Amino acid sequence: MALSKSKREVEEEAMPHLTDYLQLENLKTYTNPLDQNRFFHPSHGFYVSPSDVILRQIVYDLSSACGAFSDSDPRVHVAYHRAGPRKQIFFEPKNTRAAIVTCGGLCPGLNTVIRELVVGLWELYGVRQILGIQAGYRGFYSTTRNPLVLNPKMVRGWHKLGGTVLETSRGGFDLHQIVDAIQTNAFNQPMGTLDQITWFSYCFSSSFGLPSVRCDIQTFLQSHFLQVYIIGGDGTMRGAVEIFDEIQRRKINVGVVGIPKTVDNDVGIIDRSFGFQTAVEMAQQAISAAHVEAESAVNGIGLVKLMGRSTGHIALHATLSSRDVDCCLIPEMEFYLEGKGGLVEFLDNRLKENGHAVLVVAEGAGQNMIPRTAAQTEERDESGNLVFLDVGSWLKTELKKWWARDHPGELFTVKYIDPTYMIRAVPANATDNLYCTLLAHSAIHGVMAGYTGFVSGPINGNYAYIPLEDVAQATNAVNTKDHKWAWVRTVTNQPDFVKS
Ligand SMILES: Nc1ncnc2c1ncn2[C@@H]1O[C@H](COP(=O)(O)OP(=O)(O)O)[C@@H](O)[C@H]1O
Ligand SMILES: O=P(O)(O)OC[C@H]1O[C@](O)(COP(=O)(O)O)[C@@H](O)[C@@H]1O
Ligand SMILES: [Mg+2]
Repeated sequence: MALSKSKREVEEEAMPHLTDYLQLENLKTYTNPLDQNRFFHPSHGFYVSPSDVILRQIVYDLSSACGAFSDSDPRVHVAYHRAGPRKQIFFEPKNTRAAIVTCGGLCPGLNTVIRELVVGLWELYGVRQILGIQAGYRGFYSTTRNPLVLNPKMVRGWHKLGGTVLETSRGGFDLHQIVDAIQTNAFNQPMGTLDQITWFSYCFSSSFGLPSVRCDIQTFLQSHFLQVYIIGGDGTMRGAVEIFDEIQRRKINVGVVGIPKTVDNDVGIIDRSFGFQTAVEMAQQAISAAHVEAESAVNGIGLVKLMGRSTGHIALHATLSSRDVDCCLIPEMEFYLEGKGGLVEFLDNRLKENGHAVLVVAEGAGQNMIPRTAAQTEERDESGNLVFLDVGSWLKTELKKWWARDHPGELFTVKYIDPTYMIRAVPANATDNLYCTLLAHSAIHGVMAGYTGFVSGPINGNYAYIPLEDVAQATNAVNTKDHKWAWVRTVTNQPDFVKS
């Protein structure tokens, strides 16, 4: 569905669509049921058209011939399709089955996204077959984890819960077993049993005043439109690309959408991930406690380790919002301990000036400085992510060694706080809950419109559809050359750790 370049030299990223690989004569379109929805009364401008786009970049240097426009053509602004309801849809709601899965680590707001997918599919479009795939990618083909049949009643209070009711896992990505399950629409459960449960559940619900659907089990069993909602981080999105490629290769009528989840905020292109702000808020509580401990001791250091496997966004944002931090260490920036301009010299001066100091370190920082055994060098989790050593414990030991060596007999304490899972195992705050709702509804509108192999996410404050492949390839490291990092350094006055 790629559109040609317009006169204004705005070129939107080509968005994969079902019509790219399925014959048009096999694809029926339907009028969006929102047309008949008594809450909407669609008026002019309600439906989004394929020519509505969101610019990827909104900061330009008008005096520059090129600026930083598209890589291939410097005169072109890169744009993405704007998210929102389309007038025509490619799925007949009564014959549509949706599957929702959560993969990877936890993130505040997962349950809100699931809830809003269920409520949105059910209330906006009248989809009655909604399945929760359990325990991550492996749940598609697991013989022990049957899908949950979801409906609005079931998910009502889920936005108030941390974690994911569907459960999640790392590893277990078996492309062919997953796509086989999607293709047969069975998810390793005897179709008859599953369909009867779902059928009874929707007949039951419809008798309680929910939008009525025809309780005809034969129609129900003919269900062959499938939508797969994959909620996960960078690893999950790489898996989703493979699933989408295989679905295209098999030419099956399945819409695939990724909903980016990452407490580390390490997914590129989108403004930020849901749950990130909640995690930063929780991280600040740990920093406050470290500050109190450090201030109340003689030569006290409060040391906080925060999540951030390869990116230091949580540490950076918590530092900026807390203002109690003397030094913030992130994976994107090398640092060293001893010598001129090193961490030890800096902390020595801070203790002399203020009597205490607060140090925040992202878990991925300084990993190359921590001694490790050969086995530790190789250790990976089920998804293949490198397992990190505890930079906080290592720093604590090194700081104690330094003090005993340079200030023997003087009082000194390091209070190490590692909130680990506490920052991500909480329910989403209000801002994140709102974000999750808009994200889920954007995803539904896009899939219904026939887009597939895409991610829904905010770009410059507007919701857009981005090809899955672009998101899977993009990273979001902290740019230590930009203004935000410079701001951290002005707040903390910490060294740049560049050896002269
Ligand atoms: N390159 C990849 N190709 C296919 N699947 C992947 C890839 N990387 C990770 N996965 C799968 O995605 C899921 C989540 O990945 P993980 O890295 O643990 O979390 P996250 O998605 O949060 O980054 C796991 O089931 C994992 O097996
Ligand atoms: O949940 P686990 O397996 O203990 O992994 C912890 C990791 O998960 C994270 O919280 C999030 O990572 P993902 O987004 O890749 O799932 C990292 O910050 C942390 O390193
Ligand atoms: Mg990840």
